[in-house]
Amino acid sequence: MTSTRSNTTIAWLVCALVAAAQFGNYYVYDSIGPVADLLQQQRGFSDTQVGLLNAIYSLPNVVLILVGGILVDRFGAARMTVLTAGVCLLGALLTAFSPSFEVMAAGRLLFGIGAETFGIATMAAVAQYFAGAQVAFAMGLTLAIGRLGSFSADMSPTWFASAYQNWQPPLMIAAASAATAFAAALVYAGIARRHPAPGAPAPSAERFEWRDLLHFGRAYWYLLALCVLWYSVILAFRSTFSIKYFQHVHGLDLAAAGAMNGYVYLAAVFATPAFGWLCDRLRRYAPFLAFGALLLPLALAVLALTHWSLWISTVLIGISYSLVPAVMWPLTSKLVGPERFGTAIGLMWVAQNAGISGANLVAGWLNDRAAAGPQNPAGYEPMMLFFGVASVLGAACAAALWLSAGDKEHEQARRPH
Ligand SMILES: NCCCC[C@H](N)C(=O)NCC(=O)O
Repeated sequence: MTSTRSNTTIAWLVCALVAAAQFGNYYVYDSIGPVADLLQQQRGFSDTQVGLLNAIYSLPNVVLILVGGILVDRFGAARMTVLTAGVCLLGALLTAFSPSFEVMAAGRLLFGIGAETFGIATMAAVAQYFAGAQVAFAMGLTLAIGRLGSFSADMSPTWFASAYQNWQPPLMIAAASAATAFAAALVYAGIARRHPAPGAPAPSAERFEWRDLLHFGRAYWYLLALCVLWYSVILAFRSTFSIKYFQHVHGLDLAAAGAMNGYVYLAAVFATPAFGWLCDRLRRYAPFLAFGALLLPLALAVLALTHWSLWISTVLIGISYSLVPAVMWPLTSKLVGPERFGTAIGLMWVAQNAGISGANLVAGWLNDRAAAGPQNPAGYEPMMLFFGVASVLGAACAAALWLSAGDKEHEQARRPH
């Protein structure tokens, strides 16, 4: 009884530490958007360069995230969390103190190499300490605290207004939050050494088989396509270009634009675990996913084609941003067997990173080509069209997924195909 209680306490302590580390990590990821305008004014960066600072996060993971998953299985969640948090810290420091664009980009590259594998390691940590019970809720909470990190980055022009006179102090604050993440990872690893997770697997000697990738059913591939299209639009738009877009097209100042962007994350802090809980209660996933995916093109259309209040598009994106991740990862576990869940996520993140990277580069290139800026707000139209088309295709994949695997029996089965 006492031992069960102390196991539960340790599990929640690990969850809190992993969530704190996740907070720092997401803060760093989203630290470029708020300084995009300053980087252009003070360092003369083009939109392509700004886009590249986020694209380069995803680029190495087009390959490395599969390797990262294998390393997590091989060396354990705790060791990999510390190692990758250290790499992230190094990357954030390099970006903040860089003398040139190239070194700054190298910092973001390093940060990206660490951060995505860190994401898998932290997911594995939570899964191991909550093996069986409350795992979805604990994962939802961890994701929610990560979103709080993104929200804080967007609010930083308001909270640390004096730091935003220059491009460098905001990036130093980001490096400080990476240091906090590293410290949290170290404490978690210390706890894991003394109190190993009950659900921690023995180091795996099983070989990775490329053939396994072909065994996923059709519904899984629709889910993968949705993952690529939806995350590409939401991250390239919201983490890179939306703050500039709000400033230049909708006339908001930097603090207001950051806050408008940040409310989406704030909503997700509460709504992501709540939607996950709701889907679990109703035991329906695909219809919710289709609904969440549809809201993204609707929000973009409201932004680009109307003069309606920015609150309307913010609420629509907020629901989409809470609903889609809350459903996507549990639904993946319903569509593939547990023995291939890691491979399934790894493959989705490989394609997702390629998509995010490509979307950042294409959007930056479209803006530069059309000379988008405060003097030429119409120059953002090609970027919005690009995001609109990609998000409609994503919604179509979600609808196809609903048709192919969205009936009640399918969704409740462990492995429909
Ligand atoms: N930190 C922002 C990028 C996260 C990408 C990651 N591969 C992912 O999909 N995480 C789940 C999420 O919804 O954030």
